[in-house]
Amino acid sequence: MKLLTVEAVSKSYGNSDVLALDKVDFSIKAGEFVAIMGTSGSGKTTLLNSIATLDVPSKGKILFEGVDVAKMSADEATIFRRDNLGFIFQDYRLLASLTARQNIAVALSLLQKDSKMIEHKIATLSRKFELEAVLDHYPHELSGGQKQRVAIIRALVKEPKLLIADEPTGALDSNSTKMIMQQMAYINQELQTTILMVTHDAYSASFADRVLFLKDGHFHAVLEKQESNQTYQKRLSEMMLELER
Ligand SMILES: Nc1ncnc2c1ncn2[C@@H]1O[C@H](COP(=O)(O)OP(=O)(O)OP(=O)(O)O)[C@@H](O)[C@H]1O
Repeated sequence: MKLLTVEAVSKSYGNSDVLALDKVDFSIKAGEFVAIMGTSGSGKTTLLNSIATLDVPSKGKILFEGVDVAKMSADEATIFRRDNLGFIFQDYRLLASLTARQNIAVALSLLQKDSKMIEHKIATLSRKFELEAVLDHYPHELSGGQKQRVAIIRALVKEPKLLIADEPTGALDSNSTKMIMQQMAYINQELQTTILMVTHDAYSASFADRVLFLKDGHFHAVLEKQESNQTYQKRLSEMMLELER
């Protein structure tokens, strides 16, 4: 079943003739893990923000379970995001004055779920992601990888239909990147969460089933995973070099 269908989406900013997105078409099935790569300025953030209802395309449709989210009012979009989407960002976006546990709980309290259920979910996921020992620490007491794992749990506890990840490993060293990406694979394969991730990093992208390459606002190529992560990563790096030429 198609979870998301992007149909002929174009976007220009202000009076500019330059199209940040130029008739973009693609779809994502429930359960897929899709990555978007592309050079700087190719339109990745604009596309992700349009899908996330944080930006509005100039033309085209963005169908989420058949409903065009590009046509929603601001209030409808807020409810849509709350009920359907989880977000992870490069800079974690944890609230500095709250502990890791409180940061996670905030996401669920907005959904008015009962506190026993919140505690149970936090306990299960933090065990899985090796965060139990630091749940009562504040963000400044955590490593980058730990902060990102807290952000992932915060996004997951509300069981989003689509997890949107904007450069989730962009600020991490290679060990933390490996751990985060293995957890993203677990979230996709075991928890069956659909993931859409923007990344510059071929290693991170090699965990996706399919990588879409944006250039000047349109799709230049699509590479599907058919082999080991390592061989796939090599093909993805070569495609990025081609785009940069
Ligand atoms: N708010 C804005 N106002 C005007 N132009 C914008 C705005 N946001 C993006 N653009 C332009 O739209 C194009 C696509 O930008 P976008 O940020 O989507 O690219 P990107 O692929 O995410 O780049 P990066 O990898 O550097 O984050 C660029 O030409 C950019 O200058």
